[in-house]
Amino acid sequence: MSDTTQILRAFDEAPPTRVRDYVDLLKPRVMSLVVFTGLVGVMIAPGHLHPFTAALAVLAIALGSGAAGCINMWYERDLDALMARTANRPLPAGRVAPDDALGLGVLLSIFSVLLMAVSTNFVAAGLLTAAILFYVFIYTVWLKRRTPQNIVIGGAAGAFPPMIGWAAVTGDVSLISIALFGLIFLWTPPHFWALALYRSDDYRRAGVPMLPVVAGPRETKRQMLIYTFVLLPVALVPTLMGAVGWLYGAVALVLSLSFIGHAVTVWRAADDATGHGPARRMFRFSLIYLAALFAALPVDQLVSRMLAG
Ligand code: HEM
Ligand SMILES: CC(C)=CCC/C(C)=C/CC/C(C)=C/COP(=O)(O)OP(=O)(O)O
Repeated sequence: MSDTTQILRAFDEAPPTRVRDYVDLLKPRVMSLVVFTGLVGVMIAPGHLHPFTAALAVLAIALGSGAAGCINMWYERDLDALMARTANRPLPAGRVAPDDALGLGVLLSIFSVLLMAVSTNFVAAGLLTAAILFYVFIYTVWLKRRTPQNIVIGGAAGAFPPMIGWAAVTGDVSLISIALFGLIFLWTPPHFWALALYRSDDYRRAGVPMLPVVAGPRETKRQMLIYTFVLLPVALVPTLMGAVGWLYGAVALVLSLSFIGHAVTVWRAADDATGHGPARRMFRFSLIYLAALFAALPVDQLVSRMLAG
């Protein structure tokens, strides 16, 4: 048999490579909201980027986020195998080899940072590097398996994207971009603990010290309520600082009051499985909350500009 025939046969006999599995390693659904908040940072920052450069900056954030998610899945393949929600992921299910996932994550990390540096500036590239390192080392490797405050501190990783987008345009960090960071930072605990409340059996089985497992549902609900209350004034900061007007301010107020409403409903619900419904609804609402809040920022700016003639 010729070499060519052997190679072709090897190809035929190889298990089908599922592109979908490699895409899944990048956590595309989480990435969509991460990218959206980064894009809004680009859109509302003072200054102008050529649309092609802006697209490259947003692509760099997307790839950086995917890379960090990919390394996270590589590191957590043992935990993921133990949890119903994650057991069928490409690594625990054995459809992708661990070394391939790690290789993809590391390569994409390097590529995303280089892309950001070449297309925009070193401040944005530095912030992207910090976000990736934070998610991989501070959250995934260090805190997640050690303390129920894991997502409070580690959650900072997901708060970087608007700041990165802003820096891609201005080359700088500003009070507004810090406020947007603070907003996502405070949003993350109620976002995640809502899910952790109805997935606490998973986390208990895997031995991950999430707050509902360690401190119980009552204490978790109390802390969620506190975070949603603190979130309200922080969500209003862009308006109070004059970066956007009261259209955003009104949206932020209504959404933040609804988020508090969800937290109150969750707090009043029973601490057993019958309380899962309100927690699920609050988790879903957390995604709408962040998406709508960030959508309101550029819309407000656009409307203000149109009204100003
Ligand atoms: C450390 C901080 C965070 C933790 C621990 C966390 C945790 C989670 C978990 C476990 C899920 C999976 C839900 C499921 O599979 O049913 C999820 C879903 C999601 N998260 Fe977060 N999250 C964090 C931060 C963020 C940030 C910063 C964003 C975006 C700005 C985000 C956006 C999303 C989205 C869009 C989903 C829905 C994905 C889907 O529909 O499958 N998360 N989050
Ligand atoms: C630009 C950049 C690098 C951004 C990083 C954004 C990012 C990926 C933030 C964290 C969001 C997230 C999916 C947490 C999941 O936690 P988990 O890993 O505990 O969830 P899992 O149990 O579903 O794996």
